[in-house]
Amino acid sequence: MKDLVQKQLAQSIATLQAVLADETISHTLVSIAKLTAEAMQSGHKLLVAGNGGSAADAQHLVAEFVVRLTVNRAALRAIALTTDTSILTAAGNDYGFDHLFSRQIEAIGQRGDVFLAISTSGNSKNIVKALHQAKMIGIATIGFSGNDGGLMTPLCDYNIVIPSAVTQNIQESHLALEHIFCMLVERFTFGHDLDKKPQILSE
Ligand SMILES: O=C(CO)[C@@H](O)[C@H](O)[C@H](O)[C@H](O)COP(=O)(O)O
Ligand SMILES: [Zn+2]
Repeated sequence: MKDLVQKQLAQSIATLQAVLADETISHTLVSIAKLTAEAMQSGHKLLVAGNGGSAADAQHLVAEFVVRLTVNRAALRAIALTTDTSILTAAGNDYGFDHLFSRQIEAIGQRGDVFLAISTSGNSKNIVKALHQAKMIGIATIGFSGNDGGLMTPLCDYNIVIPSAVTQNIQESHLALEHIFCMLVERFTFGHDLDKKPQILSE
C-alpha cells in the first residue's frame, strides 16, 4: 500500500510538472487574470461553476475572491453557481440537471462579466449549456479542463487544458492554478506592494 501512495504522489507531481512545462498555460493564466481584474474594476463580476470536486473548487475560489488570499484588501466580486440549494433543486427538478448553471447565468449574468467553467472532461452538459448561455449574453468565457478540452473548447475564449486524462490529477492542477489566478487578480487590482498599502487602483 505504501507503494501505491508513492506512485499516486509521483503521478500528482508529474501532472503539475507537465503544467509547469507548458508555458502556454502560464501565459493564458496571466491573460485571464488581467481580463478578470479589468472586468471587476469596471463593476463586473466573476461567475464560477463546476460539478462534484469542481463544485467545491468553484466555492473555494470564490471564497478567496470575496474574502482574501494573499492580503487584506477590499472584497472582489465573485459568485459560485453551486451553492444555492433552492435554485439548484428547482432548476434541476423543473427543467433538468443540464439547466443548473445556465439558468443562473440567464438570471444574473451581464455583458462584461467573466464566467469560469471548471470541468475535467470538458463535456458535462450543464457546463456546456452554461457556456452557450454566457456567450449569448456577451460574457467572457474561461474553461479549466483536462483530457483534450472536450466539448467546451469551442465555447471558451480561453481554455486551460491540463495535460492529463486522470480526473483527480486534473483537479489537483486546477486547484493550484486557481490559487495563482486569484493571486494574479489581487496583484492586477491592488498593485504589487500588497502588504504595505492595499487599495483599489481604479478608486
Ligand atoms: O471529485 C471528483 C473526482 O475526483 C468527482 O466528484 C467529479 O468531480 C465528478 O465525477 C464530476 O461530475 C466530474 O465532472 P467533470 O469534471 O467531467 O465536469
Ligand atoms: Zn475528488
